[in-house]
Amino acid sequence: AAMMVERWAGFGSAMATVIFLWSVVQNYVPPTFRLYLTAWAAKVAACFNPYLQITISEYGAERFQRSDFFLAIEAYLSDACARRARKLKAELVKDSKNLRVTVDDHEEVTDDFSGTTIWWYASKRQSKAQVITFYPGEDERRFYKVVFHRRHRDLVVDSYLPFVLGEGRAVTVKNRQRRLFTNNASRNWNPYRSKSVWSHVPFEHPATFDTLAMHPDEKEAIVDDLMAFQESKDYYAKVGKAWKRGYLLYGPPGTGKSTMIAAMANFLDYDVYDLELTAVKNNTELRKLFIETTGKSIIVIEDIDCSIDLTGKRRKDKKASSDKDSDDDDKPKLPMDPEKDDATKVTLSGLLNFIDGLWSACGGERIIIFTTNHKDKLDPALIRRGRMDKHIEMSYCRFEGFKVLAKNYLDVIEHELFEEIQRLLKETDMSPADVAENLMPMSKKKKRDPDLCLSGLVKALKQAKVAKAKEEEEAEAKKAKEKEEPKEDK
Ligand SMILES: Nc1ncnc2c1ncn2[C@@H]1O[C@H](COP(=O)(O)OP(=O)(O)OP(=O)(O)O)[C@@H](O)[C@H]1O
Ligand SMILES: [Mg+2]
Repeated sequence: AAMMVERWAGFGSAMATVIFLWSVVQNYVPPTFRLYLTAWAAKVAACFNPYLQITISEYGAERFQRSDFFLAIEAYLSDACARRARKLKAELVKDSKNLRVTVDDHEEVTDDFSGTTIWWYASKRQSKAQVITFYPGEDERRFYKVVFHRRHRDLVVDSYLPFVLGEGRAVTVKNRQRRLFTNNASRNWNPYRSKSVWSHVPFEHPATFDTLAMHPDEKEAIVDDLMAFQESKDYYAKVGKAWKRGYLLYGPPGTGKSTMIAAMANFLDYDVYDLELTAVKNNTELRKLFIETTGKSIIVIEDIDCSIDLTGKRRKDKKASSDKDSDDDDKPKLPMDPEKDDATKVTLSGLLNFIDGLWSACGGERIIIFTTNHKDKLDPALIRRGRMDKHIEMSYCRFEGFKVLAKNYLDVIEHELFEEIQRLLKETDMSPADVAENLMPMSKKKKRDPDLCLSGLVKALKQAKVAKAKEEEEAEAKKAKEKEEPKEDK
């Protein structure tokens, strides 16, 4: 016991000496010399410490985007190394359906690579900037630190880190839940809070090209086009184009334009960004939205003709009227006035820039789709080839399309009513949505009876035919009347 006391006393006095010396340095040594001392101490320590470290921050050089590398490391570590860690954290992922266990902050994990040991640490530090944030976690900067012996420097930098990046990306693709993004309405959008201007839900639309009612040849052409696009990364690089493709889907309501987009997303395994243009304040915000989209995605603008201010003519009208206004009362406003910025709105040129300007070069594999009910209302600049590379007409249901629906909805490939239906579909315009609706009813026994559904469809088609004939008759009568009236006037 006496020896123990002696040993502790010795330790205590050594500690006291160190503290005393440090306080002397703090109080009496001039600051410049102190800095020199610290640097020198670091150098001495480095001689004895053979380990190097590399940090990878969550937000890299591009402040807008979470670093791809960081995300890949996160995925890699939770997939390959989490088993060896003792402090883990669990989160709900895939939008609250699955549990994901990852390595906790400040926990060390080791990895082996070609016989070398490599240590990983996840950590975070408080931002040094003196910014007051209203939301917790805003001022934290997360990062990963990889530590290794300096003789393995080349191995780690040239082989191991690229390996981690590749593996991590593969894991991310494998695990990801595809998502449907929508842009938040401007008034809810707080630039200081939300990391993203998009909000998302899981994308679980069941449509595929198999369930899409369309002529098989047209369908095949679209599938081929998509496949060619997906496989031609090198080609796009070679000809110096951004790796993107535009589709214009046009046709009457209920002909499957939205369904086609879902089928494309499922086929390509892409995310979908549903851009609501009327909720976008101005061109600047549009650009921000674009920057926040990721690769492997479809960006959709539905009913583009209804997004006001897009045709050149309307824009001019608006400009003329606002010029008049500005003569009277807008003068005192500063050029940076935010209200004026609000009024600027998204313009056609802003949208064109969005599609093929400089910004579209930031990252590849994007598809842009416009849908409209009235192709002729659109500005030609918007839909010229090169912007909208392929124009796809979605039209009324014909027999080929009907056969797909009959097979999907009723499991019927042949039926005695098919001939009549074929004839009627040729003469009458009925949208696939309406045809599908007629194939849905259940019989009293809660079963789908093909005979019942098909005869219902025939009836509906006949009704539509009669209604159409009546409409045409009325239109003709009206025309004849209009022709007569001017004569009476004279
Ligand atoms: N070609 C089709 N193949 C299979 N189902 C279809 C097709 N067209 C329409 N439908 C069915 O009709 C419904 C409406 O279709 P959808 O929303 O795709 O039409 P749309 O062309 O986008 O219409 P709108 O112009 O009004 O947006 C869908 O739920 C789908 O089940
Ligand atoms: Mg639609």
